[in-house]
Amino acid sequence: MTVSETESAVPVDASAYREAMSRLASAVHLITTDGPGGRAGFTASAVCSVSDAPPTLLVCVNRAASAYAPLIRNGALCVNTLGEGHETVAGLFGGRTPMDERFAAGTWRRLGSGAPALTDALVSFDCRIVERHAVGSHDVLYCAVEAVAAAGQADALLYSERRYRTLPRAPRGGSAPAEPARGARAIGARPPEGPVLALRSA
Ligand SMILES: NC(=O)c1ccc[n+]([C@@H]2O[C@H](COP(=O)([O-])OP(=O)(O)OC[C@H]3O[C@@H](n4cnc5c(N)ncnc54)[C@H](O)[C@@H]3O)[C@@H](O)[C@H]2O)c1
Ligand SMILES: Cc1cc2c(cc1C)N(C[C@H](O)[C@H](O)[C@H](O)COP(=O)(O)O)c1[nH]c(=O)[nH]c(=O)c1N2
Repeated sequence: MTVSETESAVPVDASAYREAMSRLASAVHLITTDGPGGRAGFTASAVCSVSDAPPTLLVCVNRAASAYAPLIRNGALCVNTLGEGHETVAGLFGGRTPMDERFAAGTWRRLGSGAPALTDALVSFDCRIVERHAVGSHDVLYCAVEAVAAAGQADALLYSERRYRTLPRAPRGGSAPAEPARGARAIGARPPEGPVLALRSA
């Protein structure tokens, strides 16, 4: 395979890496924690499913984040996946806002670990941190999922090209859209909350 002049590769410093990463669309989550280390939370896109046996997620957290010390001390966290209408709370948890103001922007409950679960999240994963690895500026937190709850009925919130977008849900009663998805659309009002559904608990 050959690479043309206009498509030539560039050296990868942090800036080129971020620019490249900005092209990826990702789900948006609030990572929350509470316990002896205090209540804290931050916005995260670096979240990934690792295994279903046992159910395990990974979360990458910058060690410079104000939530880092509370997360490690508490050893527990909740991954709250955001939907349409959550862009303001995503911005608040994205940094430089006092923790009380961040949490005042949402309504919360607890699922077992003690970490706050956002009541209208698309889904909340209540977790214990079982392992962590330092990689560069971040720690990779491996999290055993002890309970899952889903309440929000909104379209998914995505982060792509440094802005929030939404992805329409599949029609009710079907697992796939009737037509091919026509792409993400602009953010509008959030639909009313549906009933809380506890999907699974440890
Ligand atoms: N994984 C992360 O730590 C991460 C992800 C997204 C945004 N952020 C932070 O949020 C702020 C706004 O970011 P933006 O998306 O508007 O523009 P940006 O240019 O800082 O980031 C573009 C993309 O690069 C990646 N990225 C950014 N900072 C990173 C880091 N420190 N480590 C690993 N990957 C990183 C993310 O995928 C991000 O969407 C910045 O301060 C950024 O550092 C951090
Ligand atoms: C959309 C989006 C996505 C992410 C972030 C930001 C935004 C806006 N941030 C940055 C993180 O939210 C921010 O650094 C923390 O809130 C720490 O800020 P404070 O130290 O609390 O002010 C972030 N940080 C991190 O450690 N891991 C991640 O996956 C992400 N993802």
